[in-house]
Amino acid sequence: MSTASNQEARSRGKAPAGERVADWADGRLGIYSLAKANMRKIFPDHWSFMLGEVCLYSFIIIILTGVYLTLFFHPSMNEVEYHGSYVPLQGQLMSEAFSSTLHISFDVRGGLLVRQIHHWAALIFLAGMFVHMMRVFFTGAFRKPREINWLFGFLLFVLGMFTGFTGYSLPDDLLSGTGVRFMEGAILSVPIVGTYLSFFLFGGEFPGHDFVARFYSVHILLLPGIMLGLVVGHLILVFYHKHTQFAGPGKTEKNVVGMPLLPVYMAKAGGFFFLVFGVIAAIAAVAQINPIWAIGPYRADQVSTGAQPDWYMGFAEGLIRFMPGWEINLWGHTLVLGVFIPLVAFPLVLAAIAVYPFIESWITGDKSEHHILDRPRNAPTRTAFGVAWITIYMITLVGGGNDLWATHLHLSINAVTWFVRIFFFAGPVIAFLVTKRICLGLQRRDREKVLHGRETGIIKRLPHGEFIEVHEPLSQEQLHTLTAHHQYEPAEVGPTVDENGVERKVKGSEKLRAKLSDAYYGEDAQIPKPTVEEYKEITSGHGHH
Ligand code: HEM
Ligand code: HEM
Repeated sequence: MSTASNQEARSRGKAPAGERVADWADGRLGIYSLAKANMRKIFPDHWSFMLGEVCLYSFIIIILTGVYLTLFFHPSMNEVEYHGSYVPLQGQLMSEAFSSTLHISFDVRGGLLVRQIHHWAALIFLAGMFVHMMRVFFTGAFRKPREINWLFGFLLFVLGMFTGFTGYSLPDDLLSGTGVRFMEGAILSVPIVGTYLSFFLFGGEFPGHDFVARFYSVHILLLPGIMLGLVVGHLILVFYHKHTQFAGPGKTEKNVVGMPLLPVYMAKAGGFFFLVFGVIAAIAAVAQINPIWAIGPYRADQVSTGAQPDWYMGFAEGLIRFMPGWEINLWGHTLVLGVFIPLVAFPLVLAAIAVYPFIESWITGDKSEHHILDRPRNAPTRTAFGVAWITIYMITLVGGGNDLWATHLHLSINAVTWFVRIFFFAGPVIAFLVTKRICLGLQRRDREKVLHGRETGIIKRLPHGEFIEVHEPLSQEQLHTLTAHHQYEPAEVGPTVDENGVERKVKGSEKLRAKLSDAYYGEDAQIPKPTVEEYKEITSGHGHH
């Protein structure tokens, strides 16, 4: 039918309706040239590239469900008497925030499901970001030209943590109130300005009457607004830089091998969005989360046992829980080091990962662009640092739940705390050494495979009685993949005399760089990959040995 009307339109000298609309829009927005340049953009295929999409889709789900929640949530700390349909709390005094969250859970159509989807999506969003960040880290995708995008991502991770924190504090229940109290304690530990900051934030003595309303605007507007801007910037940069790819035949630093954005990638991405939404909705439908009616409204004089923050805040909690309760009393003032040191350590643990790309590029002195990803084993020192960092993070996470580990595993809480204290320092060192060894072992195996082929497990007996195992040579593709990586030479301290033959002072930073470079690329830090000559010498003449 449309073909018939199109022909009719043409015969009257007019373009078909669709074309006219397209023309109209193109004349005003220039979308034709924009679309032409971008719609055929190529995206490489690898499962780990879906992690960024998980972040994106869970973020969209959070915004959609968050908007629904704002329709019914009352961000007020005014005290009200509860008369909703949850019978056990009938007649109880509570804040409007708490009572409206009960209302969402029990009286609003789909309210409980949407609340649970919002909360589960937040947990998955942060987990997605964590794993996505690690994929980018371990494959070296943060290298030039993507350092800025790494920082954008890092900011998203940190802002995501705080958006989650402000979000789960909104219902004003006993658990989240305990978390806010924890934050108040941390702020109070700041020397000189701590008390002022706390009074400013809470509008007076904790808990005051203001924090839910304040957290609300921060939670639904300020932080998500900044995050949305960063996500758009992040994706524009992914588009602009083009995606990285793993080494393989036909893949170079100058091309991208994969599928075009339209129609293939769009179709896949669209399907994947519904898959992520479906999985989160299914989890939210069957797994209860944050049952505030069982926890009860917040009262500053109460705290329940087993109180835990959401997982992404657990490491901050852990830093405080395993720290000895040191205090210094000076001129009538108390400096609570037991809280203040963790407060300073908190950004440091995070910043270590933020600045890493800049440290690595300083050590390598490499100014070239990198679009081919590293296999983690081929960058043993970086991989080892990454695993050491995850170890610190996980150990502090254990510290954050020391009471739960103790009760669930029937251990003494002091034993768990001491375990965390010791392994906060020892864990990353052990993880670093073990990871580096494993990477070097894997590099040796790759070298072995390139030079001697794959062990087939087929044993042959030669006429003179000797047993040999048949090795199957690798295909050209496999050989390429295993030998494509670049191996750096360790940087050395430059000439110690200047052009006039006068001895110059070697700067401390130069020495440090040479030392670090040796740790990264010295003899103990990488196994030389096979050279063409070695390969030819071994493979010429006999197919197996
Ligand atoms: C709201 C959170 C985030 C969203 C929606 C997001 C989304 C994405 C998407 C869709 C991609 C392309 C596909 C992929 O490589 O997975 C990507 C790539 C990238 N992301 Fe993220 N990301 C987020 C957080 C982060 C974080 C926390 C980091 C690191 C700290 C990060 C660093 C990067 C980098 C460096 C790339 C380029 C990787 C490459 O081309 O190989 N992102 N991001
Ligand atoms: C990265 C972004 C976000 C994260 C991580 C996040 C996380 C959370 C979490 C964990 C809760 C507690 C839910 C519960 O009751 O168990 C919450 C509550 C809430 N969020 Fe968000 N949220 C985000 C963005 C938004 C946005 C954009 C909106 C609105 C446009 C929103 C609106 C709300 C409202 C109204 C509540 C209180 C109602 C309730 O607790 O059920 N959130 N948020």
